Amino acid sequence: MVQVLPHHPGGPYEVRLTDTTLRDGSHAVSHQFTEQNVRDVVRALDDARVEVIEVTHGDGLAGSSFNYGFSGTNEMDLISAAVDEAKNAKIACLMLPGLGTLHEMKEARERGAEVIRIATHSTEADISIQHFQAAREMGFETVGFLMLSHMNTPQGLAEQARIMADAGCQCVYVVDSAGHLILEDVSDRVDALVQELGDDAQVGYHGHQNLSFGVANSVLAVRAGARQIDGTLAALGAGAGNSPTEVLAAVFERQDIKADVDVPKLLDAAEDVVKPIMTRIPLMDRSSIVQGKAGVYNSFLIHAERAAERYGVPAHLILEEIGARKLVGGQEDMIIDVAVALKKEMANG
Ligand SMILES: C[C@H](O)CC(=O)C(=O)O
Ligand SMILES: [Mn+2]
Repeated sequence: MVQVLPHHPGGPYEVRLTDTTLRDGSHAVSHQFTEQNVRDVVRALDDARVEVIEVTHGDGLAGSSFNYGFSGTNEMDLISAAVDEAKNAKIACLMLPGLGTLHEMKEARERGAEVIRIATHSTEADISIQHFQAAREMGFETVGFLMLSHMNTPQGLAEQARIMADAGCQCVYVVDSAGHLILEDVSDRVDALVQELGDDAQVGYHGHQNLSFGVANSVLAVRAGARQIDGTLAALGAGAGNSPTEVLAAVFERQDIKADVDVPKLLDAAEDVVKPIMTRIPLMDRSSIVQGKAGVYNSFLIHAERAAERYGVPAHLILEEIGARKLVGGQEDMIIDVAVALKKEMANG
């Protein structure tokens, strides 16, 4: 059972860091992490006292598919390798109800995963109810992910968080899947969840770097009452990448925020373990900034780049149109429709 820490408006603050290099970072390596990669990253994070390490296909359990991209190694074997390597850290898995099923949750639990993070669109928490109930019965610690949180108001998001908490979720995250939220956008949302959930569940924050606010937003999230914060080493993650774990740790050390991690070891982990295996460096570039500005799901970047190559339409224009159409996770197939429509438009002058 997670201890729900009381809300201290004036600090000092205590937070738990979850590193998701081996899950969100999976998008940036086209889901090709090897068992050796997982062992090396888990060993380094565990040694730096990071408490939770997420390992799953980038789109969660059973994400390996034609629609989302096939994994190089069976994710269950990656989970087993992580569990085997971690001395203190808990291994977490992400799942999107409908993509992952109770079957995969059960297998992940049998392989030794202790935390399950169940993700839904920010207006659709009701599809997670049976999964939270089952997760608690399986003995998982539970976390809820309200993805694309910018697409709901603080009050609306709080109502969704209540649905998750009532179903058995122990910490609900404001997830900035597009790196679109800026400062008060985050603290207002976190505050609304803290007020709604009280002692029933903690609140977390998961940031992306599209507009360069991942770390600053995390500080404001903590000040507003968030007690779990996500990052990835060297920002390896979807789109422009995530709030870098090593920067979060360094900034928290300079603030009144106790994360109880070893900052120099995290710097080594980012530099010596993750950077050498990065096949793509997540950047704040034209496409990912457009994603941040237009509020486009970061996982769409690679799909948009593929469509751009295939149909000869610039990726940032595809992403801009996806933003205008307000597409959400699960609508990856629509990216092709957008590219084809833009190609026709361009041909017609
Ligand atoms: C499945 C997504 O990639 C979850 C996530 O990390 C986000 O929405 O951001
Ligand atoms: Mn993410």
